[in-house]
Amino acid sequence: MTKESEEIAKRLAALERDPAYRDHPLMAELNRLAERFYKVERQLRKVSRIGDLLQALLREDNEAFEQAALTDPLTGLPNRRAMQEQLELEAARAEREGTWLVVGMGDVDHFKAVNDSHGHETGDTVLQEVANRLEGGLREYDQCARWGGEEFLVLCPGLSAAQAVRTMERIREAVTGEPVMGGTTPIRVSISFGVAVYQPGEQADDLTSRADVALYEAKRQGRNRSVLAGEDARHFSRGD
Ligand SMILES: Nc1nc2c(ncn2[C@@H]2O[C@H](COP(=O)(O)OP(=O)(O)OP(=O)(O)O)[C@@H](O)[C@H]2O)c(=O)[nH]1
Repeated sequence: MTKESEEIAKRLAALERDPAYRDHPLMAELNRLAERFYKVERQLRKVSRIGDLLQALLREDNEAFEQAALTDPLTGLPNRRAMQEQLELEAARAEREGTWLVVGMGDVDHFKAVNDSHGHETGDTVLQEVANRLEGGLREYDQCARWGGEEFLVLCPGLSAAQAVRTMERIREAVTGEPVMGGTTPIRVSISFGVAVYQPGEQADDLTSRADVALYEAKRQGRNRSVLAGEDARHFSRGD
């Protein structure tokens, strides 16, 4: 019962006890009106509970929708949009706290040939397996996203240039190690990485652009390798 209903019931009870009103002809009408008020109030409470339920369902739907908007449907990895947000956060943190931050831009080698020889569906299976292997080879606080078609971006906070190259080599070997099974056909897959270490004052886009240039260099040098961006390689050779 609401406060209003309790108040009405209390006042009606007081009238019933009062000999001046107890037998008044309007008492029965007052009681009927009070009953109707209680009923309408109960119905309103039901409607409000349904409203709460609908609101909770809508919230769940929105969360699922937002999650889907940040996830690549093929591999289940975060998509480019999600990674871009993460990159900006991590670049800001690296700038603020002076910590290391590494980006690895990976691109599956000769992937067009996989599609051409085994079909697009098998190509999809290969991308899913590459995603699993990349993710499986990373630390808990590293992140891997599908950046585009056959491109993956790996984000490793707290790694130096030397550690970055070791990490990219480890996950590159995880991709290259065993052939991927496309149905019953084993398919050899390799991946090239361009690696860039965050430099003070850089924007997230500068970092990915430098990783992209290093990736191009890895392809140029023959693929299936990790190449550190030029500027970072100088730090690397000094033994950072
Ligand atoms: N199966 C499949 N193929 C995709 C997907 N996204 C992009 N591709 C294919 O990936 C191929 C990329 O080919 P290219 O950019 O020529 O590069 P590449 O053959 O990997 O050669 P390099 O990068 O130079 O080693 C294209 O044939 C695209 O159609 C996808 O989601 N599924």
